[in-house]
Amino acid sequence: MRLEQLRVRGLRCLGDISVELDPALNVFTGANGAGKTSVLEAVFLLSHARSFRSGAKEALLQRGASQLAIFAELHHVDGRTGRVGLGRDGVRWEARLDGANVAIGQLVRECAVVCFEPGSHALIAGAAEERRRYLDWGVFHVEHEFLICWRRHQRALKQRNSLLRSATPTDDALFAPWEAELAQSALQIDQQRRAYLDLLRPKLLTSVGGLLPELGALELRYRRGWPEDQELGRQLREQRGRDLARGHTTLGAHRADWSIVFEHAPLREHLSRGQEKLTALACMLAQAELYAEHRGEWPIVCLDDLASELDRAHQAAVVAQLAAVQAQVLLTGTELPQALQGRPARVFHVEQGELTRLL
Ligand SMILES: Nc1ncnc2c1ncn2[C@@H]1O[C@H](COP(=O)(O)OP(=O)(O)OP(=O)(O)O)[C@@H](O)[C@H]1O
Repeated sequence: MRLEQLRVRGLRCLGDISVELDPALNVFTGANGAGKTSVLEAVFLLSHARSFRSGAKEALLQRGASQLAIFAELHHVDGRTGRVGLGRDGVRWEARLDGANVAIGQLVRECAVVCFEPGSHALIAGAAEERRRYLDWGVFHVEHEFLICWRRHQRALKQRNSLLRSATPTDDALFAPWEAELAQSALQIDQQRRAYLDLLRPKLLTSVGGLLPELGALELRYRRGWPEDQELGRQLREQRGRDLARGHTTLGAHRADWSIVFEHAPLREHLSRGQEKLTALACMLAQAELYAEHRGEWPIVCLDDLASELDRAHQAAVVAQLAAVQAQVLLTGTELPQALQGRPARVFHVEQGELTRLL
């Protein structure tokens, strides 16, 4: 899939920009703080309704602006087109598809964007939440029912957590229905995650092996969030005392995690920062490839500050791989990366939130 005619208003330093995107490679260059990442952030927001950068949502809205709006023409390989939009008036996100208000989930389903950026190493080195988010994005795009189940789980979890903190936390009749709901939805989530990982595993190990052959990627290991040999409903009942002391639910699908087992780096701490980044990039590419296998088209790929993240050989390899599959790529750098020279690309200069097309 690809985006054309991206328009962004009121996002960080982007007051009002309109960009005619190339179907293949788009490069945004400019000094630090010029607004390059914000362009990628706009594209990512369209498909995730959240930023890849941490921080308060309020910081997204340009200082002094009252509204944030992002619109683009979305083109699918089968010829379908649509106009996708996301806006925020300070409190809530509003999604639009072909002029009509839709649920955020529908926008996310329609428009798929993956992003590699300076914080991406957190997928490997950071908290389990990052890895669950990665996993669940993939599951959702293969199995749309997943979102319903995931929401049920979130609701039951919230209810149980508030009971744990309430005045009468020992009342079994209050806990029982939420624990049953939590156990049932967690089991479904677990099954869908496992089915997805079975599809992802070979692609991921090949992708990691391709970018990091020296590490010897052996296996993708998954933990579901409660003991393998136990039934979650019973565990929740039995662990209620412990959860009461901690003030939250310590077992369930929200505690799942996964990791890659490397023959030559048995501990996560054995990886260099560069290796963490390459592993994260390989995971992202594997997931995009699996998406393409299911949906018949590649997601849009954003690569923020690629030249400062990867050595030249890896930059060239990644860009060549994406060109071979005809993925639309949006890439930023303070200068035009040398690894791109000789490649046809649309180049934009970014300065103080304004864009000028150079090539
Ligand atoms: N809410 C906001 N309102 C106005 N300007 C903002 C807001 N939030 C951030 N900015 C400014 O927007 C710019 C954001 O730039 P962005 O991160 O997109 O730059 P960049 O070109 O990718 O920079 P770098 O090369 O340093 O990563 C910065 O100059 C920042 O100070």
